[in-house]
Amino acid sequence: MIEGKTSGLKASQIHALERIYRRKIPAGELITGELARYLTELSREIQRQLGVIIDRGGVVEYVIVGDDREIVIPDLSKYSLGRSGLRGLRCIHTHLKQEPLSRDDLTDLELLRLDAIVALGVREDGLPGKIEYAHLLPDSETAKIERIGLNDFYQLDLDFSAFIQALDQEMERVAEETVDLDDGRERALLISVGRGSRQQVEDSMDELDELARTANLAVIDKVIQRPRKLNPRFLVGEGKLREIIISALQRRATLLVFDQDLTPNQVRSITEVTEIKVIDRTQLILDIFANRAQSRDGKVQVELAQLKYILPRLTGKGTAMSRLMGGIGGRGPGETKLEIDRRRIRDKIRRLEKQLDGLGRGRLQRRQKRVRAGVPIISIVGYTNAGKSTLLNAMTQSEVFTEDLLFATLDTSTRRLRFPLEREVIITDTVGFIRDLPKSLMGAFKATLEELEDADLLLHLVDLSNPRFNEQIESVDKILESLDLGTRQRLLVFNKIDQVDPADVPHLCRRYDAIPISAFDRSSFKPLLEEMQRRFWPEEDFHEEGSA
Ligand SMILES: Nc1nc2c(ncn2[C@@H]2O[C@H](COP(=O)(O)OP(=O)(O)OP(=O)(O)O)[C@@H](O)[C@H]2O)c(=O)[nH]1
Ligand SMILES: [Mg+2]
Repeated sequence: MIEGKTSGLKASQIHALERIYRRKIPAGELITGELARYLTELSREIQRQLGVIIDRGGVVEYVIVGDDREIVIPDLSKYSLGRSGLRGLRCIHTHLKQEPLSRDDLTDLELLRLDAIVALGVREDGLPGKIEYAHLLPDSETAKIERIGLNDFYQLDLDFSAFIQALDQEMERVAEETVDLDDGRERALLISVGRGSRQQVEDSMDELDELARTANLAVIDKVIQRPRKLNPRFLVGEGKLREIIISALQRRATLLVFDQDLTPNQVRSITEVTEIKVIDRTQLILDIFANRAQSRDGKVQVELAQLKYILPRLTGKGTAMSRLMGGIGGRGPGETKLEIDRRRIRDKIRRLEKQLDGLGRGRLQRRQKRVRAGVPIISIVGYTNAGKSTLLNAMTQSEVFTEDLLFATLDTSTRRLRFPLEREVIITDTVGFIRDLPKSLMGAFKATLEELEDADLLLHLVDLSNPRFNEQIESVDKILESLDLGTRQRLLVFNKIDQVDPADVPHLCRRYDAIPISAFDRSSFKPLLEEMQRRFWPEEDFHEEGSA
């Protein structure tokens, strides 16, 4: 198959082009003199640029026909980047006027991570003339390019295999200085194109960073752009986007995460520029949910939300689809195979919705059983990372107050907490809350939190050591309200006081009417347990049994 602008070519010319695929370039050579001449003569004849893409084994992977000014390199994403960050492919193409490498040529080099890009000048007589080649330089900060030009092709004296081996090694070495290539996690570049105040944009970026860490991403860099005008196509300007992508590639990023929600069209436009996966904040949160969902129905709900979010973002291009479907670290909904198309996704959505109906019934039965048992239910709610799970574990592993879970039908996140005098409560951990919960997620979120409806007390846990704890309290309150839980009995608990200046704790607790604890330190739980007991059994004095 000949790529590019083949229309108008004679059958014999197409045939001559097809014959190029039969050639193999010896490892030591950039291109053989013979193939160079074949290209320049044919190029002169058809008055169009001709290009070949050659792999390290010397195999011609593509033959491309351009026009008199440029060639368009086909999608190379199926050739993955090596540890060095190079693709293992070089592009050699003719320039009819023996002009030097163009700006676009160099952009291709950078964006496609080619081993080299070569402009082969076509002389008047059709023989190879001037030659210029360029390659990337190892540099962890900015991509730099080395260009070498010769007036006569036949002066070219380059042991290509030795050259590319040395470059490869050096690029890998330099990369390893900044990124851990053996770290199996996705390497993410975080991008915010914000229009708010600098402070807002930065705060939001900090949170995106936290989200990324929660999703087990290795954040390699953060880029904040505050343009006067948003570019509707890419959000950022096209030039800026290129720059970001090139720097991301140079640092081996495998994922771009935008703090702003991207429209389906924006996702498509950006994925046309690069094969690096592109996701937005909503998708990141969806991914975290997918990872957190423990119960069967929680999983189904999140998968539904993911599929519904992805559906309009499918590009129809197999590779682009897999980028989206793969999710982070392959935790996306179901199989990531390329052949899944919209229809199959719609089918799956229907199946999941049906499944969810069935699961809902089981959920109700479980809950009824628990409510019937007549034991007070406490749900720990709070912003993500407040320490809810740590607290649950710490409270229920305590020998004095706890016992392991009993109702086999309950979620694993539910435990029984035993108080003195044979009193006990059921305590459940919940999925963490997040600011600006995307609408598409609210449904999944609500269902996951259905259990909260049965709670007699919401224990609102706050990470006091987080500089934005106040905003986090507000976000949680807002979400509780939207879940119609705004008036449920609540207890505010400040966690991680071990990380806060002890002098600040008392007045903060007074101001917010909160109880301080450190989930790491069970001896700090006493005031909290006392308060819980007071709420449920107000008539009895708190006293400890056994030794704490
Ligand atoms: N220093 C300190 N760290 C804590 C404390 N409690 C929890 N952590 C840490 O905070 C982090 C988050 O704790 P988790 O228990 O996973 O938080 P969570 O609220 O369950 O988070 P999500 O499940 O994401 O909503 C963990 O690294 C804990 O070790 C504490 O009292 N002090
Ligand atoms: Mg947790």
